Amino acid sequence: MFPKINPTQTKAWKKLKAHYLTHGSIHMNELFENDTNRFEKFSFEFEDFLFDFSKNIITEKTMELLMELAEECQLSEAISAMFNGENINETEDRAVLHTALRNFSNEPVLVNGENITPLVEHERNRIKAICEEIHSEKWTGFTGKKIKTIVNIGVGGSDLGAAMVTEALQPFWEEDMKPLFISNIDGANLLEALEEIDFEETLFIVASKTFTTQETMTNATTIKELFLEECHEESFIENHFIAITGNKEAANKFGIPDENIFEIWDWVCGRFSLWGSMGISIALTIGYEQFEELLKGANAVDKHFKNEKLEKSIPVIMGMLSIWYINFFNANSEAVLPYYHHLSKFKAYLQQGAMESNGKSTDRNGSPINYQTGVVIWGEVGTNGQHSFHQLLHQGTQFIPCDFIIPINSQNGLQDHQDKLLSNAFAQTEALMKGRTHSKNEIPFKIFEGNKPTNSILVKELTPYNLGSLLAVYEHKIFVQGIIWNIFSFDQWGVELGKELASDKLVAIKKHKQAKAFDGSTNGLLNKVEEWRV
Ligand SMILES: O=P(O)(O)OC[C@H]1O[C@H](O)[C@H](O)[C@@H](O)[C@@H]1O
Repeated sequence: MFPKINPTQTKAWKKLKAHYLTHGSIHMNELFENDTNRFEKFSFEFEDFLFDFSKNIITEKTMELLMELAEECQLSEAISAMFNGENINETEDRAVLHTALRNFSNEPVLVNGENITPLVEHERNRIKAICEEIHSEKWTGFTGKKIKTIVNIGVGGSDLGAAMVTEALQPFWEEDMKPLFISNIDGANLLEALEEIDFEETLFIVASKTFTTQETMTNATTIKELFLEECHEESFIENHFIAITGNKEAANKFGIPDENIFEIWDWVCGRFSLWGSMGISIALTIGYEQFEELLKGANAVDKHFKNEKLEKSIPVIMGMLSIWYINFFNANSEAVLPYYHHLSKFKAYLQQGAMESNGKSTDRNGSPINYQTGVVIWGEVGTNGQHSFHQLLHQGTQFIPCDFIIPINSQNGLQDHQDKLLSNAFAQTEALMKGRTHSKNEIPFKIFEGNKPTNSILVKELTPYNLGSLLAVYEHKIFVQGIIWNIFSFDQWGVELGKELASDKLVAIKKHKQAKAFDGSTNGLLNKVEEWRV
């Protein structure tokens, strides 16, 4: 295992601190004026992508020092350890191998001595088979009707990835196939979905790695009861319910037979799991071939991340730029701004990926951390954000690095709209960088300081393959940050306390008695429930 290094104790960190003092306030306008090759120097092409990092407050020296920091923190060793299946998720004693789910070579990948490649292939073939059966109508609903609606019942990592990808790839949907997602314990989510479905034509996917998550089990149980009320026959469950889980026993107990259970292994972290059986709703929606394209696009980035030199690796550059701003400029958030309508769920997906992974304040040695780690991720699609929060990006007092994700070609055929969309994206990055200085007649309120960093990620078209690549870049960026910050990115102990504390609140709510056992505020709130509920 690679060493656990406090980044602030490295030589590079100290050098970066000094470098920030001399270079942190250089205006990008000046950097561009002084270097006509700046765009060429700081932009990278990768397959159908162009990553333009030139609108960042960096010089070649900055990048050199950031890479020095990556080396001192043994990032290369950490990357190898992940791909080699070492138990880098130490607090749960697990390997982290979502990359194995999208590996199409027959190379063995060992987890505690066991080659997992055949397992992955076997499960992938099962995904292919269920897609074929459903699309060819060999698998039908209990009255013989074609399955046309896929309802994924899951939450967190068992929801967000698949929900985001199916939405992003809407132009690639199979004819007659509609995905729906039920995640929230709020009954409104379930009822809204029910309005859109016909039980005879619906496949329910109970997606839960643990098969114990309260939201998912409650939603799945309610749906099962309603389904049985409709068809009056337990044996029909096998036509309409499948499970994705690592807890087969619990899925069996729920009533789902073995052949309808798809596996997720403990070496796949939930929030990075859409590439395996957690992606069944994706495969059913866009077809298995296109699902494989998604995986192959991600795999291309995996190879790049594994083999490329640090200074040329896109995820490493993105991760290190983010460290530069978070730890030296004290940025508290990052905005992700896809100029693509169907990427509206991208921020929610990335919020879990980044904030659940890197929202940590204990380092890998178990010591409290005295430097900043994960930040708030937020954003909006298209030009919508421009008319709401971009004011704050341009003239507010917060320093917020932004990623602009810009597919050049749309699938919607409305070229005039697309041209305007693109021009807006480029104008925003330009304005954020350039700002507008004070001229004689200008009132001070119109001054834009500029010098706001942006990454522009251009992609020819958002195909399944390219989406796979984009997501893998962000996944690995999160990994890079976790290594530099010396934290465990693949556990999530912070979500447990709330779950535990919810159980006795539930008992109190259901008892209809005066609450006395909690703190004054919680007692007061619970008692208001009793008083107000109808
Ligand atoms: O897949 P499940 O076991 O149902 O877990 C669903 C989600 O719930 C947990 O609370 C975690 O915060 C997430 O990382 C996880 O993805």
